[in-house]
Amino acid sequence: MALASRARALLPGARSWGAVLARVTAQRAMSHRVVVETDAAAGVAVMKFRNPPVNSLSLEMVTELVINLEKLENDKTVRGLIFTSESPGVFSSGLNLLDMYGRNPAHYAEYWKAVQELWLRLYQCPMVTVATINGACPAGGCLISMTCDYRVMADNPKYTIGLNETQLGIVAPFWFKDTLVNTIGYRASEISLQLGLLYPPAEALRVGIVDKVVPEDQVHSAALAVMAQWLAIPDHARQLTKAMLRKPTVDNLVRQRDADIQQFVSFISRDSIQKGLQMYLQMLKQKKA
Ligand SMILES: CCCCC/C=C/C(=O)SCCNC(=O)CCNC(=O)[C@H](O)C(C)(C)COP(=O)(O)OP(=O)(O)OC[C@H]1O[C@@H](n2cnc3c(N)ncnc32)[C@H](O)[C@@H]1OP(=O)(O)O
Repeated sequence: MALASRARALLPGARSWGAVLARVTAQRAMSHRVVVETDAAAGVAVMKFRNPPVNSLSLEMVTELVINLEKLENDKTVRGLIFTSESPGVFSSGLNLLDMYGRNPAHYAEYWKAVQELWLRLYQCPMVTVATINGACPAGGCLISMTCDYRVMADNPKYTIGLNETQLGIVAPFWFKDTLVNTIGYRASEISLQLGLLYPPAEALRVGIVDKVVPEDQVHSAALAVMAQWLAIPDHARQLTKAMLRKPTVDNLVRQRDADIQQFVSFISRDSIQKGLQMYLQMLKQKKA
């Protein structure tokens, strides 16, 4: 779908992703939640998450991620993209609970469409993508990292990764599940997803949800080394191979995008689910206190 059509689909009346962002942030001061640093000579960009306090994937953050991805895809000098958190400690706390709690159905639909868009773009990204996981990586954060071609995690037992949705009383949608199955296999996914497991680095490596665990101070150099290895493969061959491997999973969502939005809105609007999210948010506050 062309850029303008995609933007219109996300927010009716908007002519481009820029217009989407303008609308999303209209009531707020413009800020950059995503910082992109490009090394043109190496053909590698680093996308740093900067959405304090915990890099939650708010509607604004998701929109900025999509816009920046689109820009990089159009920049033919960039062949590889590394994702990381600007502040070690939290890679991303996942979807923004405040976009899924106490809002109206129109907001839930808008949010879910944006989250779908981000996943579709990441999962089909023609660039080599590497996640440098330098902090906690639950749920939506884990999903973003699993869309990457390779995951390097810092060896810090405080950091965990996984799809923990069931622990919040919510259900990861089928395309989260598909991404997990494609990453760690079916049986491991049955255990992981039902129990909502969050793995510390050594276990994450064992189950295969990350590909490499390195000392924290080496996480970026390790990601660059992996990137160099992947960039040694001719782009066209690697890109077609990636597309071939991922197409069935992508098509599965594309076929039922609207139904998936409706299902999300109806699920998240339930009183019992809203109550559960309220309790989870309270639990996070109490833990802090
Ligand atoms: C059909 C429905 C499908 C939906 C699929 C859902 C996918 C998701 O991604 S749901 C989100 C799941 N995320 C989590 O369960 C992570 C929750 N957060 C944490 O576990 C921790 O915050 C942490 C490990 C990521 C970081 O810990 P720490 O550094 O100690 O920070 P705090 O816990 O004190 O949090 C600071 C601040 O941020 C708020 N917050 C945390 N996570 C989120 C979030 N995902 N969305 C929105 N807000 C979040 C937390 O409540 C604190 O707020 P204040 O108390 O107001 O400062």
